[in-house]
Amino acid sequence: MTDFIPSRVRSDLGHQKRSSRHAVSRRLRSGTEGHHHRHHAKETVQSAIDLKPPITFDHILRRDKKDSDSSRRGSSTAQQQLDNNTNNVPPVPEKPIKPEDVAKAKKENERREEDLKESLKSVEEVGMSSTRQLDDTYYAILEKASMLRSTVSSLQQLADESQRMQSTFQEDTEKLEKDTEQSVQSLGQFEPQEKRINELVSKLEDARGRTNELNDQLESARLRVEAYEGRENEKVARRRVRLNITWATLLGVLMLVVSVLLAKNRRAVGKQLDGVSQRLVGLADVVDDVVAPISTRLRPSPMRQKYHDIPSLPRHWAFGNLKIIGEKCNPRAGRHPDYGFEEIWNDLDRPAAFMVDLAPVDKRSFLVVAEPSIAESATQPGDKFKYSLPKSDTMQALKPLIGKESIITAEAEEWRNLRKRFNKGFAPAHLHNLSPLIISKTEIFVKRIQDAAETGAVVPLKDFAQDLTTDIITQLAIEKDFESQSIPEGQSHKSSSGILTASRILSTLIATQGQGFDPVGFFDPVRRFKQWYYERLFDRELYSVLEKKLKQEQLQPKKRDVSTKAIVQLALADMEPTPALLWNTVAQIKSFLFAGQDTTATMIQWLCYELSKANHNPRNQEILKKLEDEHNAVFGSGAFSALEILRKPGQAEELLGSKIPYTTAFIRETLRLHPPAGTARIVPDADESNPPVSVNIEGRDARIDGLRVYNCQWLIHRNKKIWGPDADVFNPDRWLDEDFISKLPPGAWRPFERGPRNCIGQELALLEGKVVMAAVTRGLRFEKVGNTGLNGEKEVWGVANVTTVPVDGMTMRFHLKA
Ligand code: HEM
Repeated sequence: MTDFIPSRVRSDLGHQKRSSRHAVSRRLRSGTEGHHHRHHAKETVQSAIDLKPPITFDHILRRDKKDSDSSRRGSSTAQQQLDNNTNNVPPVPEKPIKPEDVAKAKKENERREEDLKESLKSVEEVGMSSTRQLDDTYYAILEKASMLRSTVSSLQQLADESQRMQSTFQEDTEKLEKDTEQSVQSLGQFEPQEKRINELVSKLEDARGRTNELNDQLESARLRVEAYEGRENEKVARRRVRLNITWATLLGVLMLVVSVLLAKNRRAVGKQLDGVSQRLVGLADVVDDVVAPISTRLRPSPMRQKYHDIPSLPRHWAFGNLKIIGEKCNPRAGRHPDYGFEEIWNDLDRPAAFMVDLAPVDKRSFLVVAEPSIAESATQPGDKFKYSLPKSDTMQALKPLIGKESIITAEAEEWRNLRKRFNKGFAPAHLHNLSPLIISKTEIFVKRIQDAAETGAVVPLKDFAQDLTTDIITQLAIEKDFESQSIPEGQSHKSSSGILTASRILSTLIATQGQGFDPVGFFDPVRRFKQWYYERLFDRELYSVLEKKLKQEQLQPKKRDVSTKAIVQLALADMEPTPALLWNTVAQIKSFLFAGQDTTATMIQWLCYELSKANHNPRNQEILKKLEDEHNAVFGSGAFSALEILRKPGQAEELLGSKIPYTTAFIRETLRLHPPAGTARIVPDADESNPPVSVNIEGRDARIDGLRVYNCQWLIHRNKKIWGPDADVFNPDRWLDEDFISKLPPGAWRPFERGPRNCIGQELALLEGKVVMAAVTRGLRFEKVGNTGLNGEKEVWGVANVTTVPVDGMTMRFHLKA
């Protein structure tokens, strides 16, 4: 085929072929580029396959020949024609060749030469492109061949490798076969051992059979013994029951006789015990004189060493602080222990807190707090106790009165859940919705005072105030009107088996228990029986009231607006009223009665007492005047118009909320000087989980872990370092002095205590206080009669009756103002 290529073209192609051959050999040599080249070669082969049938030289030449033939044919036809004409036509005389013809022929020749050149050029181009394509195809085939060669050599290697593996495998198999044969042969040597093992196994099986037999025998013996024991126990139990009944009957008779005798001669026995104790004290004084000087040289106990940074009372060598506590806080002194603490505090030069050591009677002592920052540390949330320190163990004495599951004594999450459920019922907005109830009950209260004023009777205001607060709290809590203010004594709920009587007697019984150690009262079986009886009566009555209420509620679902629902109904909303839940709720109602009834009644008594001071004290007359002016401005001019105004929708919330600042100040000041309740918490003993706790007392870091902390509001509220030199003076104006208030330390005023466990009913108590003040200030005059107070002053003091209550029930005479 190359023979057809013109020599110049052929030399070009040769050159190209050589250079591409070099390139291909270069590519084959380069191992790293192998893959790329293989890919390239593949492409090239593919392009070669895809090529259209090449345009051969033969074809081109034939085409050219045709062209030249046709042109030649054209000229030869002309020649032929010419010949024909020459042959057929008589000869024409020869035309002489003119120079124009020569020039024309020359031109014709030149044109033909040009055509030829053109044809040759295109032949050359076609030749070159065909050579290139052929070249590519050639090298593609070359590359494929080399790939095939390398595949064949790889297959060869693989075959060699598998042959080698096969021979190794054969060797290994033979070796393993030999080893296995050897092992099988050597197994025969263990036959004697196997025999012995078999013998042993059969012996063991024999032994197991015998053991099983023995076990069976033992089991039957055990069953016989058990049956015998059971019969014996039954006999013993029957004998014990008979004996117990005999002893209980004997003891019952004996106790009855003793209790009747004690009840009859209670005073006489008490006097005799007093006499004995007097003589013992006399004897102790003699021993004192001898032992006291020696005891001062002895090392103090570890407990005293631990608390040595806390100011403490002088100690008796045998009774520690008990002797002085006995003198200052003696229940027979007829005053609240706070008065005793005040004397001790003064003796100690009014420290921030001091310790009352109860050893040897009680290993846990009290820290009496007179300064707000320490009180705050006991009641505000801490790292370890997120709802503040736990309540003092001494509060367990309240259980019969408030129930075992009371919100007052509950701790941690149990308390949190209760508080969450009941909070909504005590929210100010909800209480304002219920204010018409409070107003209508207060109307009865005012009416009772007006009636007493008309007769001129001297009445313990406590009776009226307690009936009022009882009616309000029962109505608000369970929507039950016990008509405490209307029922005459001895009838219905106030009869000997009435729920109101039960509540009152129970609190008196518990109070007596908390008044100190009363040996006669402590062993008094009549007191214990009474406590059990009234607790049962109280609980059952409340349970049945609650059950009825909830049933009624279920019968008329969604009929009532939530805003006027009772506190308990709100707390039980969406809960299944199981007996367990009802009993738990009974405990909460008892707690509200206990916590909200006496305390608020006490506040009302002190409010009226502070009003009564205007009778003889010019300073208090000024205060009364300011109150009257405020009420005239807010409630209109009528002496008893306030309740009418407050009853109008929305008025109670608006007027009592912000329109009577002086009355609010008057109530705050009353609660400052006459706080009805307090709190006692416990600081757990230091151990692995509770680190030691210290507070700053008079510049010293004093350990207090293991102590009961008593936030003594009486001392905190009268501390001159906080309230100034007139701390003991009743002065409502201090609450309107913004500068003074801004300088008070946090927690200085704490009648409702502070922190997460503060009083849930404080808004209710304040609302009741304001309604009572609005109702009585302008129309009634209070006159304190009877008790002339401490140190000959015309004063009244508090006594402990679980909470702090006025000593004489606040006996008063009432007057209608002209
Ligand atoms: C002037 C009237 C009141 C005073 C001075 C007062 C005072 C207090 C104080 C000092 C505490 C804290 C007790 C403690 O930490 O151990 C307390 C707790 C409590 N108060 Fe009042 N309270 C009054 C009225 C009420 C009323 C009207 C109710 C409800 C009906 C009420 C229900 C409670 C309850 C349930 C607690 C326990 C709260 C708890 O631990 O979450 N209180 N109150």
